[in-house]
Amino acid sequence: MSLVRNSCQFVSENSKHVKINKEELQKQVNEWFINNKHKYKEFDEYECHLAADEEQVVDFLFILDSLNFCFWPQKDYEYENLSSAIKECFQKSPQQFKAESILKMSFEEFQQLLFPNHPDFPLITERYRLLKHASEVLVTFFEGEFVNVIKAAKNSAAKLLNILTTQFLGFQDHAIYQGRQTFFYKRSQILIGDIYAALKGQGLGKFDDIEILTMFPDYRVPQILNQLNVLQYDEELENKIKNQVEITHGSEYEIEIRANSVIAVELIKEEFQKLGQKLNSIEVDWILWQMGEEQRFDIVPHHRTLSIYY
Ligand SMILES: Nc1nc2c(c(CN[C@H]3C=C[C@H](O)[C@@H]3O)cn2[C@@H]2O[C@H](COP(=O)(O)O)[C@@H](O)[C@H]2O)c(=O)[nH]1
Repeated sequence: MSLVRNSCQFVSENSKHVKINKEELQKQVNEWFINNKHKYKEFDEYECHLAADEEQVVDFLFILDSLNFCFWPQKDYEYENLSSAIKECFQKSPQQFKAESILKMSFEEFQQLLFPNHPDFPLITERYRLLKHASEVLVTFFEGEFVNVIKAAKNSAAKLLNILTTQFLGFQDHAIYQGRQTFFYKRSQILIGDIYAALKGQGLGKFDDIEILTMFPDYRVPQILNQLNVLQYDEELENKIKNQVEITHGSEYEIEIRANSVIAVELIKEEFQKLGQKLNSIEVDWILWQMGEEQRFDIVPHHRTLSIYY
């Protein structure tokens, strides 16, 4: 069983501010199934994603998912903008983002390449530090090649998750809830999920145990689950989110929102299974995230936590 599922199950069973409405969840899944809404856009249907040979694609994803967090403070720059900016860099000169080159990259170059119109993008210096750190680890332990990290995992998502969350400090997305370690590992799981999706489970994207991954607890999937009344918040939390009050990283509120999202997706997966529709947790995640992206402008606000993890 995964560290993420087990620890989030404990939080879900002991939550004070967040509840999963199981009846609503079942209703929603039946509706989606009947209306054939359990489909999702494939990775290569996104204009913002790089299409290239598998080594370049995984290098692209390593850079993307090392920086794939906390877009909400900046209204006019989102996931798609970051992905497109990195894609353009790879199309112009893939060498630019090799670990050796990143170690020589100045902050100004980094900002010019990825955030040319947003010199004060949220946590931009943290993003630069994280990329430098990740490159140092690649050079020190993996001959400067992310492909060697994937190969070390020998087609196991569990092994790759373990390498990413033990060797790369930026991926150590966990918290303490009522004294217990609670794991989310959002960016490391989404990195593995993206490698799998981009390469359609072949070659470097082949994982024999991809089903061990959970959904990726960010701020978008809880938002759509709350919009669907599957995730219910107590009044105090509801008001904080409605009034766009920041929720502190590591607070009970934040951990309960993220952990109940993980468990809600497991329950949704089980409901689909009962209807004969087998889906992995990451596929349910993509369905929900994309639903959120489509409904974006008339949706309840999401929780706002300043974090490098999601
Ligand atoms: N749970 C989950 N979170 C996801 C994704 C993706 C992109 N994945 C798509 C691309 C290829 C795959 O096929 C997926 O369809 C980005 N995010 C997160 O959202 C937030 C950004 O949102 P906004 O502020 O609106 O740009 C930020 O935390 C980012 O990390 C996902 O899939 N699941």
